[in-house]
Amino acid sequence: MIERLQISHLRNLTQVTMQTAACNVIIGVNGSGKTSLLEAIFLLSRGKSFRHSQPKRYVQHHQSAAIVHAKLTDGSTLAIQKQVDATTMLRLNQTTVYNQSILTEQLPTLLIDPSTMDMLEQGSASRRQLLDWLVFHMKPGFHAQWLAYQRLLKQRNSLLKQTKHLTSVQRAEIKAWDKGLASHAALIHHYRAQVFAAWQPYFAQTISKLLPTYVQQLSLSYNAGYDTSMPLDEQLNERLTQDLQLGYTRNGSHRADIHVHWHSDASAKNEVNIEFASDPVIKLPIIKEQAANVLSRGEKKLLITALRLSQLPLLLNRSEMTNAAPTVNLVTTTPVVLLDDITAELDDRAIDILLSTLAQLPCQVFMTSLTSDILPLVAKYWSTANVFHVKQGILTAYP
Ligand SMILES: Nc1ncnc2c1ncn2[C@@H]1O[C@H](COP(=O)(O)OP(=O)(O)OP(=O)(O)O)[C@@H](O)[C@H]1O
Repeated sequence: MIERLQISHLRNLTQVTMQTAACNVIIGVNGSGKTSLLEAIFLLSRGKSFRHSQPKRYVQHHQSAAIVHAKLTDGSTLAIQKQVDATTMLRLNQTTVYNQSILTEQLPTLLIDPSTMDMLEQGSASRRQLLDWLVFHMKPGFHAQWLAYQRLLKQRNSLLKQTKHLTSVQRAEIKAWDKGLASHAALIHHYRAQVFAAWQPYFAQTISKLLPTYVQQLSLSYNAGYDTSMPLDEQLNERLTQDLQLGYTRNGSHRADIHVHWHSDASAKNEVNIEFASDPVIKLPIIKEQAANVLSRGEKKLLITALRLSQLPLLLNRSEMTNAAPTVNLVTTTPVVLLDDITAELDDRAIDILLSTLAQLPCQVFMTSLTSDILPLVAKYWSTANVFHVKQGILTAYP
């Protein structure tokens, strides 16, 4: 758990020091710096911002670098320095480290914010990242496979972009890369499929709390991004001409996705029978749709919150994971949950359920709010919470 957080030159946060508790509430008007505080924690954990990819956007104007430093309750320290020119320096316990994943492992961070609220309708990247966040923290071997896959994919795509007609040397090169891609893809799929299967009951459980009327009607599916019944290199070989025309690789682990489906009635097997007094039996087919096409805007927000929130108990359920999958990388550090402006996205009942769920889990929470209306609810679930007020980038204890 983070005990003390120090932020320098991130957006309007010039120098901020924060003594933190299990639950931390940051209150402030628009533009005061609330989201920047959450952005700082996310940056330390993931090495990137959830708002802008280029450091020059979030490093304070006229400054060369932003720094975030955290001391955890176990005494360890984590730090990141992001320079305007995108140079990154990472430190763990005062020692320079060269791999962001080392800090990510120390500080698992889950973000629930308005910007992710249309992930059901967007392209697959954010849904894939949602699954991969869980896979990263649960399967120690996943990250290396994913990195190796990305490296080969980049090489392949840059060659596909360069030419539409391969020389025999280039053809041989692609063949070798495809073999490598196939072996990494098989493992990536193996890890993702295992974690996905473990996640499903947790998702159903969270839906029963957040969207109880849909409990029988919503289900998740996982798509590997390619046909897993045959090796990926065979499929890449078959599709090579099309990929050359496109200038990129169409199939593979980089196209994996998860979908949320809505069924008109999940309890019936194939059809619903409705018998009218005088009419013969009318058979109505089950309607199956993407949930995004059926749910209201508010319900979609609840669904996305459920997708994220359901990952936490799975990550933290160490005993079950030990029985279910001995290879699991048990999370030994406390996950941090960042809730940005939840009152703007969720109704009172949903916020109540969200906070009560979080309070039962061994995680650390940072939440932002425009007003102090959230405080009675926070007090209901956390006996001691640290409440801060932020004004023009200056953080003070809430009176
Ligand atoms: N690179 C930068 N340097 C300095 N200030 C910046 C930079 N980028 C953004 N800002 C300012 O930082 C302030 C903090 O923005 P932030 O998004 O954290 O506010 P917020 O309290 O979350 O607001 P809201 O409630 O509207 O979401 C804004 O006023 C913005 O103008």
